[in-house]
Amino acid sequence: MPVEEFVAGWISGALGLVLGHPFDTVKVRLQTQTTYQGIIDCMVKTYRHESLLGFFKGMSFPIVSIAVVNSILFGVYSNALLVLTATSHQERRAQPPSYTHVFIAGCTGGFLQAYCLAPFDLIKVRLQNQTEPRAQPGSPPPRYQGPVHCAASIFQAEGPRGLFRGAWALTLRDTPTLGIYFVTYEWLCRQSTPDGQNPSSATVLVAGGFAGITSWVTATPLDVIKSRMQMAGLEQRAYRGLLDCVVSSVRQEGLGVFFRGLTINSARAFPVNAVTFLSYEYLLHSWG
Ligand SMILES: CN(C)C(=N)NCCC[C@H](N)C(=O)O
Repeated sequence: MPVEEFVAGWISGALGLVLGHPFDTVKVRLQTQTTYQGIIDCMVKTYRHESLLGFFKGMSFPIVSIAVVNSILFGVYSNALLVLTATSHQERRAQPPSYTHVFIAGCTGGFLQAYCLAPFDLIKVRLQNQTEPRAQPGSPPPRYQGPVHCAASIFQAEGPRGLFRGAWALTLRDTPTLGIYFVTYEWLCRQSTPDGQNPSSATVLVAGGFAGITSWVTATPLDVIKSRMQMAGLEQRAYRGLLDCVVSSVRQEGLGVFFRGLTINSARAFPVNAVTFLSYEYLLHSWG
């Protein structure tokens, strides 16, 4: 099993993550808290209350965890294509796989990464939702003092299953949308690249950016549900399951609830995925 795709996926995931984390914090807060009137309001309040550091809350942890999950996504995707088409990454420009194979390989990567991502994503969302300013003398400490403390507290309060809160919604979000992600990327690359040649850096940037936007636009409804289920253990709201979360969110806030965070998700998706794909392709190309 070729491993370079896993390593390239990890490095490129970490680069994209640093670039996208401030957008991600605003998105998570908009999806789970009702105190903000929109993106700008959320940004201004976060800055005033918590300074620039507020946007980077919980980032160190995703770099070593979620970026590793990105390596699972890209590694499984490439190895699934190897199984389906018997072509390596280097051979795929000369013998491009069918879009059906790309979709199946993307869904497989999405399904497996979702399961590994679930506990890490839960901890990220819980830390991002802590709106207290950084520790000041005399002020009460935040509920979670860091990722390890957060994981231990969830484990103590809710048991091991607590760490997988929202995992179903995450799997349903990621399985089809990662199929869409890789199909969009491949399709856009092939549209602007002569047969058999490697896409230019500009093409990779644009195709990666739009792949990110397309997949996140389709993922946003389940992303909202996932984030709410992940916060449900903490808040008064308790859902009996995914469907209950969907129904009660729509009853209370209307269908618009599914589009919460859509703009910020899309704005974040372009630069993050442009950089992710560019660095991924570059690394694999330079390793031969
Ligand atoms: C729609 N979904 C779930 C995705 N496109 N996932 C792939 C993640 C790529 C990048 N790290 C990001 O966070 O956008």
